[in-house]
Amino acid sequence: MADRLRLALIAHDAKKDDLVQFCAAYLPLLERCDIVATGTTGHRISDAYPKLKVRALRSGPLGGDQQIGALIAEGAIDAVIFLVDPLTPMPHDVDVKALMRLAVHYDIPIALNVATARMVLQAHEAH
Ligand SMILES: O=C(CO)COP(=O)(O)O
Repeated sequence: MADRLRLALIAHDAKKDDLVQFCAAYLPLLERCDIVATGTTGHRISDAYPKLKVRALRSGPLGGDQQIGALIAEGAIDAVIFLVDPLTPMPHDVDVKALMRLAVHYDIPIALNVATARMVLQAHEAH
C-alpha cells in the first residue's frame, strides 16, 4: 500500500449529505489521503472541505464509476467508500455493479454504507 491512503469516495444523490457529514468526523485522516471521487460527489466534498486533496472524475452516470473501476484494475486505489442508495433504480446500475465486481476481484476494501466506512477508516487509523 502507498504511504498515503488512495481512497475513492462515491455517493449516490440520496447519500451525498451523509458522505459529507461522515467526512467531517475523519478530516485529519482524510487530509493525509489522496482522494479520487466521481464528479458530483467530488465537488461536494471539495466545496465542504477545501483543504482535502480531491480529484473529481466524471459524474457516475457519465462514466465516473467506470473510471474508478479502471483505477482499481490498475492498482491505484487502496479502498473505496461508496454510499449507495438501495431504494432508487439507477440508469447506470451496470457500471456500479462493474465497479463492485472489480473491487471484489482485486480484494480492495469497499464500504457500501456508513457503518462499514467507519470500520475501513478506523482500520487505517490503527496502522
Ligand atoms: O452515480 C454515482 C455513482 O454511481 C455518483 O456519481 P456522482 O458523484 O457524479 O453523483
